[in-house]
Amino acid sequence: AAASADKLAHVTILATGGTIAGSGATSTTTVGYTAATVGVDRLIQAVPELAKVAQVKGEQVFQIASENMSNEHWLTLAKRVNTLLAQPDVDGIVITHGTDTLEETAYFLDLVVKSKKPVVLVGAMRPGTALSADGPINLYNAVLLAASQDAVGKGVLVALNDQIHAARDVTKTNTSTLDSFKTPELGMLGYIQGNKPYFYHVSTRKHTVDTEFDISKLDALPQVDIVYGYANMGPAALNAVVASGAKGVIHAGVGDGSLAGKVLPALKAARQQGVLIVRASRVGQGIVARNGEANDDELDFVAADTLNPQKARILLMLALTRSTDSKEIQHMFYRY
Ligand SMILES: NC(=O)C[C@H](N)C(=O)O
Repeated sequence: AAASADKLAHVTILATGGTIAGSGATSTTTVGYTAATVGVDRLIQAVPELAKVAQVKGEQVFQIASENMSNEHWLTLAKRVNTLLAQPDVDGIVITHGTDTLEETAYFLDLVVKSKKPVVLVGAMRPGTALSADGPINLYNAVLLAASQDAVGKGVLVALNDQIHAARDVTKTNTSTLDSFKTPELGMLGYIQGNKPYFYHVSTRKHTVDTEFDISKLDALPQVDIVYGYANMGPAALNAVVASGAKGVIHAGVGDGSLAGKVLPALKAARQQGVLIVRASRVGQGIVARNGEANDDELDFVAADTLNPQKARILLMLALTRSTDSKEIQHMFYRY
């Protein structure tokens, strides 16, 4: 339906870099290109169809490959999002982002954005110079979604490959294919098709306006690192992150978050020094249950529930801005 321009929603595109802003040497270069080379104005110009679905403005917030995303970038981005969404003339926000850490930025924003207005993260698996580049259609769909009343109050959304996902549950599942972003078991939220979003699910976990987290006065986050589980694992990596000042550690354990006998004493020692320990799983799907593979009550550890390790890290950083009590933090892992 052709709405007149002044009736269209106002959507601001915040560009941060990534492959969606990348360019390669030839049209068949789909790996080995350079990420984060194209500015937001050119991204917008490349999709004139955007003008049919929203009144679009662009802002270049960063120009980085998303493997370089940091806590400080997140705080800057989240503050900008909150400032913009507080303005009556902004109806929704699209964030263009590299895909490597897109799910992390999305979940961080899901926990700290203080607005019900749509926030949609989008990226691309192929650079803009490639045959069948996915960036333009993904950007179009993301703007359409951010302009839609249907997206209000749903938390931070991720839109790629014609699909809509919830920030908490989506993950990058493939290094290079166009259908990399999936919500394997908990279920994606819907599709974008024929210029319309279709929603089928909503997340039951609290987000945005219903969280307790306030980053407006923060300029740093507590150090939380991840240690990865494997056969023959020893305590070296754990001891190194604790020595480097970690306030919390995500143990990405094997299976349902089991702890190897050779690592357990170092985990206990870290906890005794005040380091918060969260048991997650490297498997990436399923529940890591409290008092399941380990006696969390006795060890004073926290179980990650269904959060993958990289998302558990984000929740633990924010949790540590509110509390150092493991029971309180465990409740946050059930709430968010
Ligand atoms: N597809 C991509 O966007 C990957 C790129 N390395 C990034 O995350 O910035």
